[in-house]
Amino acid sequence: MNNPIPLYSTADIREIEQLAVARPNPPNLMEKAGLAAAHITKDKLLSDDKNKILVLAGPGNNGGDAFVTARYLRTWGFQVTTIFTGEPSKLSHDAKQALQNWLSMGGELYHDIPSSGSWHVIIDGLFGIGLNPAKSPLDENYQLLIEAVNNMNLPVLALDIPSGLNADNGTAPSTAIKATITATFIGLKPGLVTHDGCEYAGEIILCDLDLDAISMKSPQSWLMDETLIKTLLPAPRPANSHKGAFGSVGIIGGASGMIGAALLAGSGALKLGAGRVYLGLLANQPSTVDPAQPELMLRPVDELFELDHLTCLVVGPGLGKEISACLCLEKILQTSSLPLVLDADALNLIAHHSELASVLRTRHAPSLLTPHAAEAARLLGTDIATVQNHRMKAAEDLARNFNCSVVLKGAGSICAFPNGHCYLNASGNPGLSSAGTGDVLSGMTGALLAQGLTSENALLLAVYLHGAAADALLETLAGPIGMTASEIIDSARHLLNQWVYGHHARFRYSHAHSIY
Ligand SMILES: NC(=O)C1=CN([C@@H]2O[C@H](COP(=O)(O)OP(=O)(O)OC[C@H]3O[C@@H](n4cnc5c(N)ncnc54)[C@H](OP(=O)(O)O)[C@@H]3O)[C@@H](O)[C@H]2O)[C@@H](O)CC1
Ligand SMILES: Nc1ncnc2c1ncn2[C@@H]1O[C@H](COP(=O)(O)OP(=O)(O)O)[C@@H](O)[C@H]1O
Ligand SMILES: [K+]
Repeated sequence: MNNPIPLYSTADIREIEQLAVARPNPPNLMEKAGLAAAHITKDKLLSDDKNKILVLAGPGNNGGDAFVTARYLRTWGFQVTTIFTGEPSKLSHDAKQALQNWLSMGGELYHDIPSSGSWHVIIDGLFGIGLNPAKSPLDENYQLLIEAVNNMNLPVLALDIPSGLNADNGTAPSTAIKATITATFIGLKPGLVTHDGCEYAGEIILCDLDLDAISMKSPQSWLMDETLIKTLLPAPRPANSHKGAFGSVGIIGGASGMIGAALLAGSGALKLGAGRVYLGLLANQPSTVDPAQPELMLRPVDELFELDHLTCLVVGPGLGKEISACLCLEKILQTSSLPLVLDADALNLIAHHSELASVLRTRHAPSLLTPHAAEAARLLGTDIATVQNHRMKAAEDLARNFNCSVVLKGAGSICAFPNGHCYLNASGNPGLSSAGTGDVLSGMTGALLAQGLTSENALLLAVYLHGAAADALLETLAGPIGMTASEIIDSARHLLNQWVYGHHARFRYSHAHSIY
């Protein structure tokens, strides 16, 4: 089995680099980075009739990588124009050498994009992990340069990270290079796969520069990709099964005017394989059946508390913040020993009532929180911008503060666990930005818990599958515009069956036509 792909912070990468250069016969990492980037550019972006390249080299080592890339591409016969925005005297030893090598082979240097040139591909080596755009904002000249590059609408290969993006948290406060491909060095950075990184990074190719990063720095965070997720799937169902084997999900929510949220969570749970799904509705005169999904068992909320065969509870979709909702949540937190998925208004109530938060912290059964950024901000007593600018920290703080498994939702969702481990989701797209998709995620998570997955695995699989379901819809053009939460459910069911059973449906009865 392939190991999960680790994520490393800027500090981690610098530590790994220090360990590598302290070895006897240290590798020339800049040379390796430039060579790897030149190969990717040649193989993926250039061809015989697309052979003109504009290389942007910035003031630090990212610029050094750019000079090496430029040198290889020129050696291989491509036409390379190089812009340098730094000062030679301030370059590091390696970057100075890379610049010198470029000049020695007859390479020219410009300080701005020449007005008369035309190119097929751009290499972005302005800034890498050394830029913290929130602390040290890009000046207007850099912003204009980046905008000019983006407006050229050419394929761009970013070296290490698109310039303007923060490698640790994925923020791009002013602007950033919009890359077609990011060739990232040594290790994958969280900023490439969450928040604005999802906009700017394009296809990400990890170039390890022949370093075994994991043996040098033990990771705490990983990418959630299909390889990892496929190790978490439920087992194929035994032929002689019955509904009791697949658990019973109780969904609590659906106050007046918000019953749809509970119904969506219910359908999500049902179609992801829960044996039975009950809805405990808070509305005064709740419906008793959903004609569109009659398999769901709709009850007044109090009746749900009398069921003794539930496997887990999903609390929050359409719950509201009335006193009845608050009392209901308090009762669940105080008395239920079931795994809980807490979403939407359940999270808002916990944020507003510290006594609910205290009970949550001391629960022994697993609790899973599924906040979006605004709910996370309320739970942490901060604002949305602070959460979004430090998404990993926010997710980790929530997991630790509440002793819960957490998914901080949004582009590049982050799953965090009380043991400090973190997973960043690689699936999903803006088609998911519509009302009800979060309700579906909570129901899907409940279904996987009910089928016996651990709380960690249920959360990881549900989050990845939810995004992958949206990605599959994108391929058939059922989105991103107008993609609906209900469609996510059917797409997720299809994918899960495909993953668990492969492409070969197993029919028990068939007619043998051959003659023996
Ligand atoms: N680590 C490794 O093992 C390897 C690293 N490698 C490569 O090195 C990259 C990291 O290089 P790096 O540390 O030199 O930083 P980098 O991203 O070039 O930017 C810093 C420069 O920008 C400047 N600057 C900052 N903010 C600014 C602003 N707002 N406006 C204007 N200027 C600003 C800053 O100036 P200073 O603040 O120092 O005055 C400094 O000059 C890494 O991403 C990878 O590509 C590879 O060679 C392989 C091995
Ligand atoms: N741009 C996006 N890229 C990836 N996933 C997204 C994006 N926008 C929304 N999502 C996902 O859609 C879901 C929205 O949940 P939420 O905001 O709670 O919706 P609701 O409350 O309307 O059900 C989350 O799982 C979130 O991660
Ligand atoms: K860059």
